[in-house]
Amino acid sequence: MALITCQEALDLVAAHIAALFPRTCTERVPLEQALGRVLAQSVYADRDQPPFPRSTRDGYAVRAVDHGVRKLIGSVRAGEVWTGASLAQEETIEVMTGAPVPDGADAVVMLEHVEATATTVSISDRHLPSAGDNVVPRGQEARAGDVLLHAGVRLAAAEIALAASVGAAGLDVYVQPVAAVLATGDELVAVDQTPASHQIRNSNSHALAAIVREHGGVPRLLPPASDTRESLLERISVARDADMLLLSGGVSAGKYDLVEDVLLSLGAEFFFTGVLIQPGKPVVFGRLPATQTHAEQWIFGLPGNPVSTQVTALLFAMPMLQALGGESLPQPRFVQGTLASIMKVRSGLTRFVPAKLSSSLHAVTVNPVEWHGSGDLASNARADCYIVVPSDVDSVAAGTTVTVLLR
Ligand SMILES: Nc1nc2c(c(=O)[nH]1)N[C@H]1C(S)=C(S)[C@@H](COP(=O)(O)OP(=O)(O)OC[C@H]3O[C@@H](n4cnc5c(N)ncnc54)[C@H](O)[C@@H]3O)O[C@H]1N2
Ligand code: MOO
Repeated sequence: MALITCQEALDLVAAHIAALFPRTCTERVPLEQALGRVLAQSVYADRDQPPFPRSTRDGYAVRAVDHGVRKLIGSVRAGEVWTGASLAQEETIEVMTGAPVPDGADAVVMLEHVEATATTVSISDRHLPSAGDNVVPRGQEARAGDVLLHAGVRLAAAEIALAASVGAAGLDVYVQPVAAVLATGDELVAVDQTPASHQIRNSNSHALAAIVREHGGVPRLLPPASDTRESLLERISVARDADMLLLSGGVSAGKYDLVEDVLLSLGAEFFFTGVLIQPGKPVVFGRLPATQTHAEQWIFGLPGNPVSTQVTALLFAMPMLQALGGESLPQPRFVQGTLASIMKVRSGLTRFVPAKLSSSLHAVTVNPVEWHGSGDLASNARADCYIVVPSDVDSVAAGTTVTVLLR
């Protein structure tokens, strides 16, 4: 299969994602456990929001049409309600921030802008109010019955706050997708073993498990497979009931790179088997079809080089995982920043260069870190993002606005 461009590969994943909806597997969780989960229901306003005209200042509720000194007839704070008669001409009631504005009043004047005695309030000429000043009308933020949150949103603090405000003590969320993680390679040993000089520790499984968790999935770590058909077949069959299979290693051109062959023998179809990117060129995306006993399984064969593994997981596998978890049309997280120093690369492939973001009030700057290729985990950990360099570019000047892939 020919190599395709990065955009074509992203589009292919996006097309399969679009065909996944709607997801159906849901569970109910208490609001306290909903952070990071994907909402599987609509959340409605249970009443008008705010439910009463709300004062946004400590001050005095008045009628804007009145002039002159107001007669002070009472006081209301948040949690209280004015039970007296509607405000009459040239009357005022002291109100606190968050208090219901009494009937008849249409504005609140800040207490800093008046001179008040125990019985009167006079507003300074420079601060005469207009109707509506410092009052949020009932229902301005939402009307009872409005949909405030839609299924498919990942619940962060803002959504949790909104759900709490309308009394959603429990929420239906999508069941988290399971991603089986299978590293391949005869050179691998477990992290708690002492490797011989020709061996390396299996870091990719841990990287992938962490990335899966960060994107709302549940990783299932399998013991690494060795570079034989039998070992791969055995591990892949054990992983068959996971929603997704994330393999690392064994996808390039070498004679022990058997992953594609083994998947083909199991009936897999491939949507791409190489993308014009660096790192990560040999990345594979495919699917094992549904059988009588198993649902379809999405497969990503990620290149074994550790930085390639992480970049391709972020670009291609995580949007699919998030979609399997019910999130609406997820995409890799691209933002823009200003390049801090000149960058030279070889053109021909879309490059993802490890970099560090620094952000201040008015600028997001991005600094490439020194790195030594797709195996350089140390540099990768000094970075927190990747600068995207288009395939037809070999030099980017300092000060250029560049696209950045966030982790
Ligand atoms: N003749 C060619 N050789 C290579 C090509 C090519 O097109 N033609 N592509 C290169 C590119 S690009 C990459 S990326 C790698 C991908 O190789 P594989 O996916 O087959 O991965 P391996 O060969 O198994 O391993 C590559 C590298 O990564 C280390 N590794 C593997 N698994 C782990 C793990 N679980 N934890 C930590 N490190 C791991 C492995 O030891 C190797 O050093 O192929 C190039 N070659
Ligand atoms: O692209 Mo490979 O991903 O050079 O290391």
